[in-house]
Amino acid sequence: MPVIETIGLTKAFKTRKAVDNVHLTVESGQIFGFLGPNGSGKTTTIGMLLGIIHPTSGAIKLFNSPDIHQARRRVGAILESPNFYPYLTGYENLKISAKIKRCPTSQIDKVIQVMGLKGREHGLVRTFSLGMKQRLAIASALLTNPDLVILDEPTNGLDPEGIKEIREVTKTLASGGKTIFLSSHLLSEVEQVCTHVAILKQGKVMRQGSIVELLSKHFVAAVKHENTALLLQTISEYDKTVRATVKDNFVHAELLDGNLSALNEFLAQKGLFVSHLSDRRVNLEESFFELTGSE
Ligand SMILES: Nc1ncnc2c1ncn2[C@@H]1O[C@H](COP(=O)(O)OP(=O)(O)OP(=O)(O)O)[C@@H](O)[C@H]1O
Repeated sequence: MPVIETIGLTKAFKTRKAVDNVHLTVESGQIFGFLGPNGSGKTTTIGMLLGIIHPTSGAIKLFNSPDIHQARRRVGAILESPNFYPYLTGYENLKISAKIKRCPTSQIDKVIQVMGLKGREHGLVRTFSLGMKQRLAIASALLTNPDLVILDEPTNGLDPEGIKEIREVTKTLASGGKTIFLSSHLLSEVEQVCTHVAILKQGKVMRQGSIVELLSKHFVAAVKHENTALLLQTISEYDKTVRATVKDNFVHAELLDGNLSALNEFLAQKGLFVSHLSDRRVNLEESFFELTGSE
């Protein structure tokens, strides 16, 4: 069952499109990574999912429900840095959140447990590390027992230990049956925790699929010929080519399959006899950097 569907979702600020014709499908049970460099439109997209930002065009469907307001009750989210009362304890802060959200106080103990805050909940929030504050924020988002948990850059500013904790917690939530939508500009984070990913660049989804699919089905052929321009043009006409670019006098052709001899044959038929042909299986990291041009 699709938990999130966006159809041509677009948000323009004045004339600039922060989110540009985004089609996303997130299925129940997935840990979905929304990966993109800073400013690529992640927060804006999440804002639209949550109903905080009004789309310029396009549509959003949550839980396949005809009533988006109703469906949003099944969503828990953290956006940006958590805001808590520093001179109250973690528990007291959660109590306030529970009251605002009209949740039973019995939920508080549950979320403290799930977020690994047991034993620390009666400490003042001002004594909490950033990682603990972040876990408290997620705990607060879990009070309503949401089916979909949206986390916007949950590990921002955390040290490696804090990042690891959030990763573990994310996995625990998913194994408990929740669907997770997690934005990040850190590929390693997404790679380690997510089952699916969409790669965003300047508001556009460049690629979307399961991590396994993206890792295994992405072949790039590096090809060389004295006439680079002609080679580029010819390779672009090959029906298995997804995209072709020139780098250091090589044409890098992203292929739907890894069949280099078929490519070679195609080029030979066109009268192009190449001086170099090799394949590279591109990992998600290279793919991400190639697509987004980010460091
Ligand atoms: N209220 C706004 N008015 C004008 N431009 C905006 C507004 N909000 C966001 N933008 C622009 O939209 C683009 C996408 O921003 P967004 O915050 O969604 O990106 P992001 O991927 O979440 O990045 P970051 O991780 O840095 O928050 C950016 O260029 C940003 O400057």
